[in-house]
Amino acid sequence: MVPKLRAVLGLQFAGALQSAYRNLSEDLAQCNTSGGLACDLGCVEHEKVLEESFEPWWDHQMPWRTLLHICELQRQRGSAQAFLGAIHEKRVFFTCCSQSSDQCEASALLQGLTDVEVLLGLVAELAQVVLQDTVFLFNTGDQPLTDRAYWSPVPQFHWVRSGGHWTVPLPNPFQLKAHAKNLLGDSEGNQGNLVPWGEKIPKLFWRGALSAPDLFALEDIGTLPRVRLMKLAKENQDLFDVGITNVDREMYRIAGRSRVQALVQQLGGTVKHEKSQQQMPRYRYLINVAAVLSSWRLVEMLATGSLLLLQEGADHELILEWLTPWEHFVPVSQGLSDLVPTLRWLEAHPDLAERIAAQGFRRFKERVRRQDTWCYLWQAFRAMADSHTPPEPAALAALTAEPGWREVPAEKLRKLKRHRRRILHKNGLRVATVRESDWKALEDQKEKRRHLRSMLSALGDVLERLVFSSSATVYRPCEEPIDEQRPLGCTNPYGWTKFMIEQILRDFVVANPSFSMSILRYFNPVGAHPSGRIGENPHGPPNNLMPFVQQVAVGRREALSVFGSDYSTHDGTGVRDYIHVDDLAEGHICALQKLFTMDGGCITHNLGSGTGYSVLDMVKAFEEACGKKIPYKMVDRRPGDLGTVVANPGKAKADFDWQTKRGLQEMCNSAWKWQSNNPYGYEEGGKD
Ligand SMILES: O=c1ccn([C@@H]2O[C@H](COP(=O)(O)OP(=O)(O)O[C@H]3O[C@H](CO)[C@H](O)[C@H](O)[C@H]3O)[C@@H](O)[C@H]2O)c(=O)[nH]1
Repeated sequence: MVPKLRAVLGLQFAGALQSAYRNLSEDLAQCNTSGGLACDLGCVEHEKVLEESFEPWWDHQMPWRTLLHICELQRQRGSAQAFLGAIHEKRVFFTCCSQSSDQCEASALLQGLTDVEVLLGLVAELAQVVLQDTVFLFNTGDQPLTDRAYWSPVPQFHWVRSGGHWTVPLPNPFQLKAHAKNLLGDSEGNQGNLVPWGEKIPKLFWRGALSAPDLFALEDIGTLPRVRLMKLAKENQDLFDVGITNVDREMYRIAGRSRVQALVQQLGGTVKHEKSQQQMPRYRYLINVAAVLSSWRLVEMLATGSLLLLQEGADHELILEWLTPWEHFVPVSQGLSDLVPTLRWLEAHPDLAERIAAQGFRRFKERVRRQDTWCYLWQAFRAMADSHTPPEPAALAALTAEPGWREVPAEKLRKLKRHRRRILHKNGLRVATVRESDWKALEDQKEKRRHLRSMLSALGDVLERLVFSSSATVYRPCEEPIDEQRPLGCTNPYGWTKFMIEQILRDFVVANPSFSMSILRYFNPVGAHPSGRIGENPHGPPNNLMPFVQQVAVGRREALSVFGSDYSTHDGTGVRDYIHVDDLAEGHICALQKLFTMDGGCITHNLGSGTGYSVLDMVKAFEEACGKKIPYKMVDRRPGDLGTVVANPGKAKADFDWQTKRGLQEMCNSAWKWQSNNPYGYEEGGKD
């Protein structure tokens, strides 16, 4: 079989994939200059897992028909759960690689949509915008479809990455479901399932099925990790709460039903255990234990805020690529020999255990987001398309018209979209009270860009100079003092709006070379006009620190919530570069004067002081200004916040001799003067 297949493959040197990766890194690096899809999608990282998965193909390209061949071989074999898919002219088609289409139906996941339909739906949505024509193979079963000895080299998509198989891991069904329901880490709906660490049961929880591998010998039953786990649990009941949910048919076949039942009983379990997945958040420790079939509950486990213990060397899911051992989870050996000592050690070091759990949960909130699913799928498909010789459009049209091929039904797609919209809308409203809703901001983004374009085309002939108020939030997260050369890349839609407007303005200057443009990136403006008559008047509860502190001082709000007290800063709270609004105003005058000396071009400057103050420094300084105590409480970090954000303002000093003149106390005094004169801002009648 292998030589035959190799002949079919007809490998040829190309190296195109490697260049695709180079391009991706460049895309991300150039978010500041040329934008591009990686930036638009909000990708934050180059996906190493894809690089590794496709690495063997860097020097080769496969004829795309190879995948057809594999699908056909699977069909002959009869047991596969695999689909062949094709993207053609932005439409997504698929066919089942098994004798009966029943075997392709994965379990219903979301209001009658199967996990495969959810996945194909996402691919179809992405195809509308970006994916090029290609073919791909999905393995949607539990088991890896092929092994490398048998099938020769062909990368395929699978829910888990399996040792010894050339698989490209996909976001697993639970991640897809969470994506479709808007319950990933960036959702406000996901708050660690709200069982505080101190109230979690100090035991390890696990539930799952028993299964046995092919050619399994009965006397080896004690070596199966899940059997071993049950044994450990029986011997250490103070540490474990575990249960078997099911026994795989193969295991019954090998060992006989009564012997398996006796074994389970001996292990202290019953075959149909009552433990449910919903119990997970109540326990302090969770474990993923490999079996014959893949385990893929990691997304759900991570969303609980409990501490994960993960078996080394087992098959693993995509999100494991985004986690670091001892930082986000605790590794245990494949044979579980160190599990009990590890648990006892963690119980003896509760602060460390809690910290790792919190870091894992934070990683989930910050890295397992909707855009991460999009970015990953896009990158995976791009790499896949680049690893094949491109299909001819006519050949793809003919292929997808063959019997057995179907298009992703529009009706299902609509259902998926409707579902997502409904959830998003609901969350959008709720999130809006905490921080500006992503989705509202995305709408705003389009509007702002549209207005800017029409403004520029209307004023382009009469204007010669423009100063644009941008923001430090356009920089890619960075804790060093930030100069203007630092890479750009935003973490929120507000930032992207500024980023895109900057880009439009830069392009405008290229098209109009005599135009002079200044882009000013503000750090954290605070304070008010010294008259006390002009100040910041946020609508609704303030999102920013100082307006909130000011409203606490005048009694409009009870207490400040300090977001995070465990940053590596001098007192653990976030450090920012606060700048007095009058210094900011002077920065504009200096920039404008500079523009008058120019004959066109675009200049970009930071407006910051170069000095960082923590949240508690700000509170203390404001207490001095207002002569009152500002009540505050420490709460969790705000997702997306960094520990330290401070400017390097050297360029503005060098280019137009600007630097801040006003210090912290002046910022707080002026802010207090404004707020105490106008406790309810510009509103009449003293109401919020
Ligand atoms: O109620 C609050 C509000 C904020 N903070 C903390 O105070 C610091 C400052 O937060 P802000 O929301 O005031 O400001 P950011 O640094 O998050 O963002 C601000 O500065 C950015 C540039 O750095 C952008 O310009 C952005 O629009 C602007 O809001 C952070 O450590 C934040 O965690 C609190 O502890 N409690």
